[in-house]
Order: sequence, then structure tokens, then C-alpha cells
Amino acid sequence: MHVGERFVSAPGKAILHGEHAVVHGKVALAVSLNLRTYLRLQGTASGQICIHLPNIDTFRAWDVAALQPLVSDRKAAGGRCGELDLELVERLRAFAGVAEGSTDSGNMAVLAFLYLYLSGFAGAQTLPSMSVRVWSELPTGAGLGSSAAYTVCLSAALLSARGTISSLLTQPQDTASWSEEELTLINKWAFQGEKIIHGNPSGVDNAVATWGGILRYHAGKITPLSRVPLLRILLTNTKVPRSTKLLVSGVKDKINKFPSIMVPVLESVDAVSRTCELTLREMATAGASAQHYDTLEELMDINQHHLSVMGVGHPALDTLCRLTLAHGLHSKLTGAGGGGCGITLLRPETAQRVAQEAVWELREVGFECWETSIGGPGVLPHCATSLPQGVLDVLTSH
Ligand SMILES: Nc1ncnc2c1ncn2[C@@H]1O[C@H](COP(=O)(O)OP(=O)(O)O)[C@@H](O)[C@H]1O
Ligand SMILES: C[C@@](O)(CCOP(=O)(O)O)CC(=O)O
Ligand SMILES: [Mg+2]
Repeated sequence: MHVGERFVSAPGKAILHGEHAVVHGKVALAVSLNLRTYLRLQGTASGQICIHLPNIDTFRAWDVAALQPLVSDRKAAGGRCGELDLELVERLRAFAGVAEGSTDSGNMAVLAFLYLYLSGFAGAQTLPSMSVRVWSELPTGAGLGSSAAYTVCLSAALLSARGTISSLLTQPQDTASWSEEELTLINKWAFQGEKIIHGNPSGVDNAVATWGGILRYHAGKITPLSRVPLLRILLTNTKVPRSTKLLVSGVKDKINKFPSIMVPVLESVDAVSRTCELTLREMATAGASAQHYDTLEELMDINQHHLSVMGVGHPALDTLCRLTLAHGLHSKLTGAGGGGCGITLLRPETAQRVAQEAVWELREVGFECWETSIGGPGVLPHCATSLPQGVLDVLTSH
């Protein structure tokens, strides 16, 4: 089986409210970012599967013939996607030499890739040889959903290479996209990849990377929020490394240890998300007032404290909140916390000078900052000619 060349991209995300609580069935509000992950899949005649992951300095190659026995005695699963196949994950761990409990970024990325590749092509006569290269504008492991953007790109590219969803290769411009049914399938497969990287993901990150925009996510139910005001958000990366998998399991341990203390905290985060949603809807329908922004700021402060109570704060995140508050700006961590990124709300009347001063101070303590536009498109197919030149260069370099 030979597959043609294809390019796809998917966005990162920021969680406005509900991180961690969403894993335990509470409401989260998340937005897509204008920072994207790009993937190029190229069929080859080398008899090998190669994966190049320059963001995490990982390059691996395997003979297709060595992978074939891992699926040849399995029931054809191509195109179907139910629960994570734990037996296949174990086989892949042994195959790729990944120890149980490893959180190494290269290992997790490779396992997710091999899992999606093998389960996607399990029903095919022969496994195709190919080279896959992924590059991202997102910092990895920093709370902006790079893992979900990665698994959504893999899922879209592999499903289209398999012919399970349309390939959209014939479109000269980036105007084409997948149908709702196809996006649902991409999202489901990506969720399995997230399970390999995260352990116990809620599914909110892969949903945003698939559909883009602003979403309400509650127990697997995805509701796009179509009428919301344009928010100005400053993103800050504290550059403190952390692992979503470990942070999510730490919160679970805390809930198990102190259920009567932690369950009300989760309930309160749920109420924060719901209050934020109502406020955003009101701002969009009745017009945004200063009081609305006051509410949004207070909700951010409350949630930041709740997240610290859950044990996912970090002194660097406290520094972010303190430095921005000195300029009248309110911040909270976003994503799994423990370091990584935070978001700061900029009011419409916040002078550019004020935002700039805060940014200088944050940069002075070693953080990285950028004002971002939110609500961009979800997963997209591309043709080579319409990709930014820099991205094309990275994806096609040897
Ligand atoms: N561009 C990428 N290339 C390779 N692997 C990636 C890429 N982006 C994300 N990953 C995988 O996802 C992991 C980070 O996921 P996670 O800890 O959930 O952080 P986040 O999703 O907040 O960035 C990385 O360690 C790596 O395994
Ligand atoms: C902490 C959590 O709510 C978000 C994790 O996001 P990220 O991987 O840190 O970008 C986990 C989840 O929802 O799966
Ligand atoms: Mg992640």
C-alpha cells in the first residue's frame, strides 16, 4: 500500500477555566490559539516507518516488517476506535523499549505515534512505509495543549492516508475541511493518543485542537460558544518544565486523600466556569461593561487560588500573578499548571503601554510573553504551496 504526501495542522489551546476539574466531570471553557502544530506525511518505498520530531530532538525509524507481527494476529481494527487497546500499548512499550511509568517526552510521542499508526492500518493488507515529520509553534509540555495538537495532526494525517476519511489532496487552496463526521473520528483517535501521553485526559484539549473556536466541555459533551466577546489575552510561559500526566495523577491522589475538602473545590471551579460562560454570553448579547470585566478578573483570581489548593501552583506562577497585578492585570495558570503557562486578561481599555511594561518585567525574570489572538480554526488539511515558507522549510528539510 502506497500513500501520497499530505500536510495538516492543528491549534494549541488555552483553558480559561476548569482545568483539572474537567477530568472529574466538571465544566471547562477552552479557546484555540493562533499557535499551531504542523505535520507532513510522505509515503516512501524504503520499507521503513520514520518519525522526525525536531521540537523534542527525537528521530526514530523502524522496519515495517518488524512492526507487522504486532498487528498481524489481531482482529482488523482499521477505522474503528473504541477504548484504548492496553495490550497493544504493552506490546509497543516492549517493541520501542519504553519502561512502564516513563514520562520521557520522546518516548510518549513515539508510543502515541506507533499506536495510532498501527491501529489505523491494522485492517490493511500490508503496513505502508512512510516518513512523518511534526513541528510546532507551541512550547511542548507548557500547558498550551501541544500533546493534543500533536495527536490531532497524527490522527487526521493517518486516517486520511488510510482512506478512512477523505484526503482532500485535490484542493488547490486551504479552503477545504473535513465533514463533521470525519472531525468526530479524528477527535476520537486523537483522544486515544492523548491517553498514551496523559494517562487520564478529559478530552477537552483534543476537542479544541479538532474544532477550534471557543468551546464549553462537560463530561465529553462539546458545545461551541458562538457568541462571545473578543478577548485580549496575554500568554506567559514561565518555562518551568512539568508533566501533565504527573500533575493530573497528583490531583487525583489529593481528591482520594481529602474527598470532603477537594470535592467542594471542584464544585466551586465548576461554578466559576459556569459563571464565566454566563458573563461571556451576556457581554456578547447585551454589550460588554466594566462590571463584566471586573467579574472576569475576580473569577480568574478565585480559580488561581483553587488550582493552588489542588497542588498545581508553582512559585513562578505566583510571580506571574504578582507582577501583573502590580499593573492592575489579573492572571491564572492555564492547562495542567505546576509551571508552564499562565494567561492574563487585558481589558479593552488597558493601554498598550501598561501591557508592555508588564511584559518587560515578566521577560526580565526570564519568562516568555506574547499577546495572542484566540478562537482560530481547528484541524486543517494544507497543500504545500499555502504553508508559511518557514514551516514548509522545517517540514521538508532532510
Ligand atoms: N511538536 C511535538 N513533537 C513531538 N512531541 C510532541 C509535540 N508536541 C507535544 N508532544 C508530546 O506531548 C508531550 C507534552 O504533553 P503535555 O505534558 O500534555 O503538555 P502540553 O500538552 O501542555 O504541551 C511532549 O512531551 C511530547 O511527548
Ligand atoms: C489538566 C487538564 O485539564 C488540561 C491539561 O492541559 P495541558 O496538557 O497542560 O495543555 C487535563 C485534561 O483536561 O485532560
Ligand atoms: Mg497535553
